[in-house]
Amino acid sequence: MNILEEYQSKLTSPEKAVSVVKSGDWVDYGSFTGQPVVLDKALAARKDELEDVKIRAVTAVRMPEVVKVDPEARHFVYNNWHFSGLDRKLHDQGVCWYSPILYNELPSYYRRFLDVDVAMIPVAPMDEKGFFNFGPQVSHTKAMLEKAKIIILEVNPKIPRCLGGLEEAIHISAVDHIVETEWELPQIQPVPPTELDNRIAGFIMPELVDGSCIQLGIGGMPNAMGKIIAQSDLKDLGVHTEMMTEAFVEMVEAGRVTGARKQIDRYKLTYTFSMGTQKTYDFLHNNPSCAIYPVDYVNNPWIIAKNDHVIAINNCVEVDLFGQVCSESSGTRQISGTGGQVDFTLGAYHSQGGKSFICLESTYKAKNGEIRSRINPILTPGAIVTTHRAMVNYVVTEHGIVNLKGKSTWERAEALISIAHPNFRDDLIKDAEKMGIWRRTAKLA
Ligand SMILES: CC(=O)SCCNC(=O)CCNC(=O)[C@H](O)C(C)(C)COP(=O)(O)OP(=O)(O)OC[C@H]1O[C@@H](n2cnc3c(N)ncnc32)[C@H](O)[C@@H]1OP(=O)(O)O
Ligand SMILES: CCCC(=O)O
Repeated sequence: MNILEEYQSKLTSPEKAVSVVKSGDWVDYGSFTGQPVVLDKALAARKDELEDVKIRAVTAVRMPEVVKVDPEARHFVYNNWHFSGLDRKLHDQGVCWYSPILYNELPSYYRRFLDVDVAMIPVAPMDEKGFFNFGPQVSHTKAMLEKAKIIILEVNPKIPRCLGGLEEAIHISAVDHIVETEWELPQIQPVPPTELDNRIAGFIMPELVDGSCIQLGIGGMPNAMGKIIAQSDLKDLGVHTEMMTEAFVEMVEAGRVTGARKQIDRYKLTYTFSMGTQKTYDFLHNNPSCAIYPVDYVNNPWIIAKNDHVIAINNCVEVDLFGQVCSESSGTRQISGTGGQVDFTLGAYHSQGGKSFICLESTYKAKNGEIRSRINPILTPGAIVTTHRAMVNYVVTEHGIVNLKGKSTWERAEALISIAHPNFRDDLIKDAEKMGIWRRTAKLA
């Protein structure tokens, strides 16, 4: 059988394809923009025949039908490796469960510990050699498919073909069922930078040099930073980032990025997934200047550190006076996930000339309208420590930038209080005194 005959023999309807799912199965969905659509709908339609089907997903970009049809999670149990705003709301409603990760390790969880009964992923159309490209969702996809007993592809011509260094495609011979569909990729609009974002970025910009290799994390602030870099006069920047966004496309268009000074993947923009607008997806499609790799390559701290002058810019929710960083929860309420923050914080620090930045606005307006400090004596009870205090390098607010590496507890408290909002500094000093991490002679800058 040639590959076209093999394709035809595996082509089926969504309803027939999902008939392979049994009660009790573990079913993996694709990640980010690679969330299945017609297969999800067909599986949801089987609700009444199925019990205890456990789904794994990452960062849902549209409401999963399996959750919509089963608001009490009696038939489908929806687990997620990293929450989007939508997943956060589903978690609040008790129909979505977070699974903790160090993102660089996720492929190893599949290879070492996890069972996958059925995998369902959207892919680009088959090429002339019989390969289906995963599009902008390489992440842990290949490891997950290696463990899948049954693989169903949702082929969509709108999915960009993302050229890769490794594990970016699957051959028809490894696939069980194929369904054809056509839907637009979700458009994730960048959040416009706020005045505070610009002030925070203003503290980071002097730390960048020509040839810096950039990672931008998820959230409004890193995106603002990307825009400011695009408008700078920096030269020969490199890109080695977990998530490819429109900010990087703007940097390329502005002539800031060549990758010429990278030590690995020279001249390439390296990434593991993308969420952006059509402009980003058009940029990625068949673009040999970009290389998508699995996350155990992109986020491996020792790979990250191979490039010099790595700059990692990430966001957080709150920091305590010891320097512990929470980036994923508000107390016990899961907001997002650990994702790649630890990976890039470690990797950047170990890069020659590298630096990592944890950014936060100094205050936060709570839902009841109260203005609260994000720099607190201790983390909100139940908050998850995302980045360990000893890993943290620079912390930046709109009031300044401090380096915590090598600092004692009293120096950390002093440094962090110096960048807290002025309205909260006196109380923070009193708390630091009670906690035994303040020196009588300490002075704020
Ligand atoms: C993709 C990469 O390369 S990322 C690599 C690094 N990965 C990470 O850093 C993962 C962890 N970080 C994150 O997930 C994000 O950066 C975040 C959550 C810290 C910030 O993301 P943003 O999109 O800027 O957050 P945003 O301001 O929209 O807030 C998200 C939610 O947290 C809530 N929140 C934010 N700050 C606080 C706070 N201090 N206290 C309580 N709740 C808070 C918001 O109210 C919002 O909840 P809602 O949707 O119910 O209103
Ligand atoms: C899945 C990881 C996303 C992030 O690192 O924020």
